[in-house]
Amino acid sequence: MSLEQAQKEIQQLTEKINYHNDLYYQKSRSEISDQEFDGLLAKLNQLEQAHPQLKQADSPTQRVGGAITKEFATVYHQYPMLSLGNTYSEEELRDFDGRVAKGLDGDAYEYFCELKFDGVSISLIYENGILVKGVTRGDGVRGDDVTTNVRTIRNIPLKLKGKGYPANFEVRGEIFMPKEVFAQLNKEREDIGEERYANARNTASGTVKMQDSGEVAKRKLDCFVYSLLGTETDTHEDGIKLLETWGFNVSPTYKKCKDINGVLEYIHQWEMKRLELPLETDGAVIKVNNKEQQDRLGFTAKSPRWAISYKYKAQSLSTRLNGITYQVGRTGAVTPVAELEPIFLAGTTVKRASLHNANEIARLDLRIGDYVFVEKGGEIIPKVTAVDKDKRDAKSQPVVYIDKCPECNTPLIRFEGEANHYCPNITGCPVQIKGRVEHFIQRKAMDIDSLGERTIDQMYQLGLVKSPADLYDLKKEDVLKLDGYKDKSVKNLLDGIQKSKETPFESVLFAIGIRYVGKTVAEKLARYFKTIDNIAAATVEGLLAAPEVGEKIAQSVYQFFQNAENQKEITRLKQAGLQFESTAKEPEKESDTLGNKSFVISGVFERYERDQLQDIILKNGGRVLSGVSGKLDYLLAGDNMGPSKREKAEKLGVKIITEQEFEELLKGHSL
Ligand SMILES: NC(=O)c1ccc[n+]([C@@H]2O[C@H](COP(=O)([O-])OP(=O)(O)OC[C@H]3O[C@@H](n4cnc5c(N)ncnc54)[C@H](O)[C@@H]3O)[C@@H](O)[C@H]2O)c1
Ligand SMILES: [Zn+2]
Repeated sequence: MSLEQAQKEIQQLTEKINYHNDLYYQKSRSEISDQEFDGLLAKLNQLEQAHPQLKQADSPTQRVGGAITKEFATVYHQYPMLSLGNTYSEEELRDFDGRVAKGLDGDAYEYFCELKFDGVSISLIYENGILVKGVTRGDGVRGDDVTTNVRTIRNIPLKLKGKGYPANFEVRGEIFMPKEVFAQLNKEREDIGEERYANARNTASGTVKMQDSGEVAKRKLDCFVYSLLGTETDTHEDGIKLLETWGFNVSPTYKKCKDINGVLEYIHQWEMKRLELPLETDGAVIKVNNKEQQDRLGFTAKSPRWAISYKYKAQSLSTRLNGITYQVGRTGAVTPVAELEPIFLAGTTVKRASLHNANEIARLDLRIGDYVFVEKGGEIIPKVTAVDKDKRDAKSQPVVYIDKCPECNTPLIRFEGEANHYCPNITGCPVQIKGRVEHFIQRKAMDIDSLGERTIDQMYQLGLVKSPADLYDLKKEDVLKLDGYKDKSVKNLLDGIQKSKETPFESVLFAIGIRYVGKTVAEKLARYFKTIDNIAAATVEGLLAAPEVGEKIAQSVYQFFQNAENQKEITRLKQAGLQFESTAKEPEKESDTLGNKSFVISGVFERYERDQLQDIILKNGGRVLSGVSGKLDYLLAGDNMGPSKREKAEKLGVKIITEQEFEELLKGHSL
């Protein structure tokens, strides 16, 4: 390769890698697999080795991939947070062992093996046994201060157990989203018509950087810690043992190995077993155990020389695509599913894989009868990654995506900017009707647990229930028509429906199934607007003024109430006696202390939720606005407030006040 060619290739690879790094670390998304990404990086590395004069100081091979964001305060790490060298091959692992042996001049050494947890790394700082800071890795030198979010993670001790911990020390760990939590979250997203999140790692990473720590708490993140810093221990293992005694959550999957053969055994032992763990893992991390030896081996610019990660290749097998079926969800979204010749893959038999949408089918260039590669990476749901073109039947034809609903034969539509096709027959499509009733009765909504999927299906077949409002018209003789219903079970069912009329407004608002309105948004809307009539009368602009409501939700809510069918349904539900007004008391006016002054509340507060602050301001004669403008009196600023808001306030000369200063104002003091 000519120097010129090499230079061009290095430049292209660098751009590509930077693009994917930005996507991965800043936007918590990936467009290519980790293995592909690592392939690009390895190739760049190779080129730089061959042409050292072309290596840029800021090459992605030389630095940690992340960066800090604008949304959080920046914290400099006391010890840099580095990356890990990685390999997918046992041979390279033996090379690593060779380098360690050489670096230690023939001294004896042992390894400490851990699994590589697939989440987002975190640095935890403790002072006198109290958690004082949680910081992301960022660019390795400095990270984002996400302490308020970290505090919501149950498994991260706020206060340590036991004794003997130093006054100041740091712990490193991995925050992750357990598989089950992730699956549940996606189920909830599907239920309100949101797109599914792609994987648990990216979701964990996105969650850690959310602005609303109340929302973070609901996401049920978890954390394993794997390293103790700022403490004198002889070995890494000693550090792990101390962490355990102080109440930290350490995964019991670690093992000390006396040599590289022991390491390989560990790797083999966990290759399949790790799939049964409640979290995703993508490899093993091998560390030289002795700290003094670690110091002797030292670091490169990007990673320690005394550790390496061995990444498991995602298992991929080829099988025949027998057909494509189409599923319709509650919101009418159509999902194509690959029907596969069954194969045994990574511990289970795989028969089906989601194809997501028409774009994905086109991207893969699928044809029925093709042999396709199926992969089960970290995720539970298998995916089709490519077509084995060599095995393609020359006469096969590209898949033609369906244009009618498989359930009700209505022509499908596609909204601009959305990948999915939809069945627009909201009131006539059986799956959508039943789905709406199922959504309505679920625990987080009306909580009618005497009803289930099978009963709903039968009620629909018998023409008894075609919308949630029909439930409230059910008579004893109707229910008796259902299979297996006798006097007692009929009473149970009807009592359950009757009792649901007491369900509070915010749950009813969630239950009626407005697209994109999940439980949290329903709560915010109910609190802000107080009654369904206020919501129904609100303009898009009015809706946007409510907390947590963005353009997408505002449009969806607005459209929902414009629809005549929906209006009719709401009227019937009102007549049935459901709660359509918030019973949360109007904050009673307590004083006029705040003298009609206006406030914008931003960031996270130590002693109050944002909603609480809003109430206090209203109760004491102030006003709450949503955006910073020249007319604003005070910007009430908590932790993690976006710097852009602060900048704007400063520029416009708006007074920025803290929680403590706000309390002064409340006492009637002037600032
Ligand atoms: N698909 C994409 O577009 C894309 C883009 C960028 C990065 N990536 C992936 O991310 C990787 C690079 O990420 P990285 O720089 O964070 O390094 P890394 O993931 O290879 O390794 C370092 C990290 O491993 C984690 N870790 C988990 N368990 C650990 C344990 N027991 N001990 C020590 N550390 C442990 C820590 O968070 C640490 O920061 C690449 O290998 C690539 O696979 C993918
Ligand atoms: Zn349909």
